[in-house]
Amino acid sequence: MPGIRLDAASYAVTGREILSNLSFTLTERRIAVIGRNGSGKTTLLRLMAGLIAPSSGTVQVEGMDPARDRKAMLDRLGILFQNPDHQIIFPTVGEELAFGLKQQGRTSDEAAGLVSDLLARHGRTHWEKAPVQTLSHGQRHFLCLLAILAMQPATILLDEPFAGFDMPTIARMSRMFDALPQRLIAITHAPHTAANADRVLWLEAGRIRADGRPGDVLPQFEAEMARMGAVDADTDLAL
Ligand SMILES: Nc1ncnc2c1ncn2[C@@H]1O[C@H](COP(=O)(O)OP(=O)(O)OP(=O)(O)O)[C@@H](O)[C@H]1O
Repeated sequence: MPGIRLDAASYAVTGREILSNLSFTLTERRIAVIGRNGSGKTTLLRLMAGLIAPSSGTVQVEGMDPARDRKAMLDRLGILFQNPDHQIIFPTVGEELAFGLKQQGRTSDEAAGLVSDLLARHGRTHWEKAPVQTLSHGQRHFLCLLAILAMQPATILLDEPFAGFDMPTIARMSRMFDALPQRLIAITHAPHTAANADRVLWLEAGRIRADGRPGDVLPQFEAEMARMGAVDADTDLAL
């Protein structure tokens, strides 16, 4: 059962449906999720990661329920949040990177060896003993990505990975993402970063408005965003 499969999946909070009756199977290598503020993109990522369970319907990752099979998800899914401070729990870079590896069953020595190799591969050997607070926001975000890469999951979920970075950093991150063998599912607000995806899902008010190749979906999305931008853009935002 390769890929991520949703079957009539809905998610409601205090009686309000945030995601409604979503059904699709994601097997492509590069998938972009687009949509306006509040359309449900982050909630969809959390649902696919098993951080929340559907109110009705099912979510399966490689044939398993991600909200129940938490241990199995360690090898299968990584999620990079927008805010690294929601992810980092240890005081030093080395400890943060070793944590997930130990969760996967490595000994402390094995984890330490893998952390050193990983940091060396990314030219960050000098980070190993560094206190996390000494890193900038962008560097902490990169640390979170390294923590995911260390665990080598089959799929990485990215919540607006380019938000808040300068142009050279975005170019460097793009090159690194392009080279990753994993399946990447990325939320983006910038249609041009979705242009190279194999598949684009456009979410609107918790439903799929369009699903297809970027060449088909992005022109419709951009035209609709331009149309909305020309009128009072906030009046139809979901609260
Ligand atoms: N735990 C929660 N309790 C109440 N409402 C929630 C909760 N989580 C999400 N929502 C609501 O669900 C809707 C979708 O939120 P979500 O964060 O998934 O949107 P998004 O598309 O990622 O938005 P943005 O682009 O602004 O990050 C919003 O209206 C939000 O207020």
